[in-house]
Amino acid sequence: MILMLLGPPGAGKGTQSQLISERLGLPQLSTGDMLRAAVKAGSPVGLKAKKIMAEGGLVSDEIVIGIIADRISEPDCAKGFILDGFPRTLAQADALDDLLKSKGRHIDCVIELRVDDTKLVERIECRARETIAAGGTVRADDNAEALKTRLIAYYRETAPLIGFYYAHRLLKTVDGMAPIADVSGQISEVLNQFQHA
Ligand SMILES: Nc1ncnc2c1ncn2[C@@H]1O[C@H](COP(=O)(O)OP(=O)(O)O)[C@@H](O)[C@H]1O
Repeated sequence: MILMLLGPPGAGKGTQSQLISERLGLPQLSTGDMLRAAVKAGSPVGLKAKKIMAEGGLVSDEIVIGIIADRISEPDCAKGFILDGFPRTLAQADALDDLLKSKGRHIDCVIELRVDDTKLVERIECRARETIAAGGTVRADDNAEALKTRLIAYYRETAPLIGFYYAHRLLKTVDGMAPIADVSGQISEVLNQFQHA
């Protein structure tokens, strides 16, 4: 099964993808995590992505499409996978369709986490405070300025994907404002209906 989580920064895509990954035994493919690992490793991709990410902008389609194309060819993706943070632009969505088509595969379900815009900044600031309290390192892009850029990038580039996947009859919307366990329960319901359909 090929699943996708869609929603703005701070919507809980990472948290929910991880839970689905554990439940279904499918790998979670987070382009954000992969890019952060590339930055940390100082690879050529990481060097290109570092500044853009810290400022909250989008890394080029070419780079992320390349990363995903390589990743979904790995053996652990044979049974399916969960996309978290990809695609983020219509060009990425088209490239994904082409990639999957060339392998005779298709997206099964796109889950939109709908959240109240005014809560997003609050959530991300809270995440930063909790990380500091736990002695961790705050993400370079979890600051007010970068967050503004991330939200603008989301509404300009990524939000149109909601209409795109709705038109493809793949979209299921869940309430991302509920507590983590409730959101997870709603997603399970969607996936159950889906598996029994
Ligand atoms: N598909 C993508 N296309 C372009 N840039 C991406 C993509 N995925 C991740 N990035 C880069 O990584 C950053 C962090 O992504 P992510 O961890 O998914 O965070 P969040 O969902 O909280 O914004 C993005 O702001 C962007 O710079």
